[in-house]
Amino acid sequence: MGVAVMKLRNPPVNSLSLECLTEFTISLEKLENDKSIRGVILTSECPGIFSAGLDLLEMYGRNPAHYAEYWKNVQELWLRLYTSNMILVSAINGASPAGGCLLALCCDYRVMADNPKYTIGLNESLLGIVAPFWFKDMYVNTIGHREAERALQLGTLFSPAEALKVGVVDEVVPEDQVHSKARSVMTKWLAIPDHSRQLTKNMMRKATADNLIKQREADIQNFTSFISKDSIQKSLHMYLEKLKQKKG
Ligand SMILES: CCCCC/C=C\CCCC/C=C/C(=O)SCCNC(=O)CCNC(=O)[C@H](O)C(C)(C)COP(=O)(O)OP(=O)(O)OC[C@H]1O[C@@H](n2cnc3c(N)ncnc32)[C@H](O)[C@@H]1OP(=O)(O)O
Repeated sequence: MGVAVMKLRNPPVNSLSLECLTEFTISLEKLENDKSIRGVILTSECPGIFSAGLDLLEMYGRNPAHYAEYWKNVQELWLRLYTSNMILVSAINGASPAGGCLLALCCDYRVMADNPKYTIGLNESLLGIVAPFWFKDMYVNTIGHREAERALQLGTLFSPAEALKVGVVDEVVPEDQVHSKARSVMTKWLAIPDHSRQLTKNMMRKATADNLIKQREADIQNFTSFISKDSIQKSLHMYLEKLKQKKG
């Protein structure tokens, strides 16, 4: 039926390393150019994790040129996903913090597994970093200004039930039905003529995407100088240590 399934596979936690981001963007571009493909189901092959978000090791202890290169690729992936002409449905089969949530928010419809261990949200403030304006814009577009304001400040990671209530996801289903539900949602969306759906999607999303396009370079510079600060590097160090200690 012209539907591709993209499975994120970067063990152990599907963090979005530079290599992973680049491969993702290239795969998406190929699908976009394949006229037989009208929809993509985005999911994960890592058990219990949709995506741990941006790779913290790409943002810690590197040089400014690396940060700039990394951020350019984060922007690129976001622009491609958010403005895709294809129907994107996410089958969220695991934890989905920060950049993981961003991937899901880019989709036209989000189905999440009903497992309270899985959480989703933009939790950047908990790491001592700040979600950039275009993450924020997409959050506001999805859940409204008040909910986004609160969730961004608190770095809220929502359980599936909470995510459904606030509108971060569109549907919560038993874990073993995430994929079949995503497929049935896709079937419904495929019934809409592409040209009218695409023009409508473009009308809804263009201003948000253009907001980044017109200041991409400044956004890269902002990110690079922010992430290079000693205080921010210290916060990231502490967060990475906390992740390690959780194990021991
Ligand atoms: C004012 C101007 C502003 C301009 C812009 C400025 C700032 C930039 C903002 C940047 C936006 C950032 C977005 C992000 O996405 S940041 C990443 C946020 N992600 C997280 O907080 C998730 C952290 N990870 C977890 O919570 C858990 O790992 C888990 C995903 C729930 C999975 O848990 P579990 O199965 O128990 O696995 P472990 O915790 O044991 O992790 C396994 C190993 O993976 C490493 N890990 C985890 N997450 C990441 C990550 N995101 N990046 C890199 N590595 C990660 C973890 O440390 C473990 O490594 P180890 O085996 O070597 O110990």
